[in-house]
Amino acid sequence: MIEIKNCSKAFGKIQAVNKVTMDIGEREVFGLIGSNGAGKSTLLRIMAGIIRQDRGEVLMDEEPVFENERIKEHFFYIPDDAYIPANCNALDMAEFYRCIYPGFQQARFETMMKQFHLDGKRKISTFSKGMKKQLLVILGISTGTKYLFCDETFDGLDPVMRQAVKSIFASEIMSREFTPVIASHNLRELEDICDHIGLLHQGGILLSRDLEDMKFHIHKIQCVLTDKKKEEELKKELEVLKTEHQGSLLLITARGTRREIMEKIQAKNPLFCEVLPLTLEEIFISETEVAGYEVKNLFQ
Ligand SMILES: Nc1ncnc2c1ncn2[C@@H]1O[C@H](COP(=O)(O)OP(=O)(O)OP(=O)(O)O)[C@@H](O)[C@H]1O
Repeated sequence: MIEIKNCSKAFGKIQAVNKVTMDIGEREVFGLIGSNGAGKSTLLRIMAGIIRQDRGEVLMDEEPVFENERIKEHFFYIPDDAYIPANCNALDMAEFYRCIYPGFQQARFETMMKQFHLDGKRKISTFSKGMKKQLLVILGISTGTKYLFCDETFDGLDPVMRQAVKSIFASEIMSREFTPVIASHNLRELEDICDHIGLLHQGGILLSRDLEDMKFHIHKIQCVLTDKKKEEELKKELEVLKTEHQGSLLLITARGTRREIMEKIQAKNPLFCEVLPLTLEEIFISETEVAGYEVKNLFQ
């Protein structure tokens, strides 16, 4: 488990990370989301022990990360601008990481290279951006580390590749202790991969929630009520986030489980009532509106 406790980091006058407290659980795909400059890369670099926080603590399996050689064997970090030496091919890279990570799985590496149709002998400098990202993920998984930190690694990967990475993550999580942490400025890139989302805004954490849990606790219902008084009663009885009218249809977005909400609406004897699917964008808008945070840019 990774515990981030009241962690802050400033660069001169810029407060890149501001009192972040957040836990990253075991065996879940954790998405770190935030708009440009929100502090994602800085937080990942602190978690990878590349820079030290000014205040607070970052513990990986109860040990501090910075200048802790032993703990470095437990994670693999893929920076946004990963350096790959010129003339190097994928097999050279695998050999390099084999020396650093004692648990490097060569057979797994070769299988994934085939699965992704990547040529191990070809110079990496001739790879496309997406191919380089795939290779870095393959190398990261092959190291067999418990944690994998990916900075913008999935942005721009095509859907087929994303699906392939997603299923590799799922099988790793099933078969061993494995927790990928993925930073992105685009929630759409993460929504089908992540189990948990931490939303960073201006260096601070706005929310950290399980995606399934979020979907379970917000619902949108459309119904037709027989009179306006019942609508007013419902607004008091439910934790309503939003109401809209479309002719005689009333659309209610409310916090609560489907059952809790439906029971209260059914008690008003509606002429018609059904639950509508909520998009992740609608859920995030509802969850973050209190903080006045504009989530639309995370969905572009
Ligand atoms: N080495 C540095 N020196 C000065 N300022 C920095 C440095 N690194 C980051 N910052 C600043 O800290 C803030 C957070 O940057 P960071 O790279 O962590 O954001 P980010 O969420 O990863 O953004 P992006 O999505 O654009 O990559 C920004 O205002 C950035 O300009």
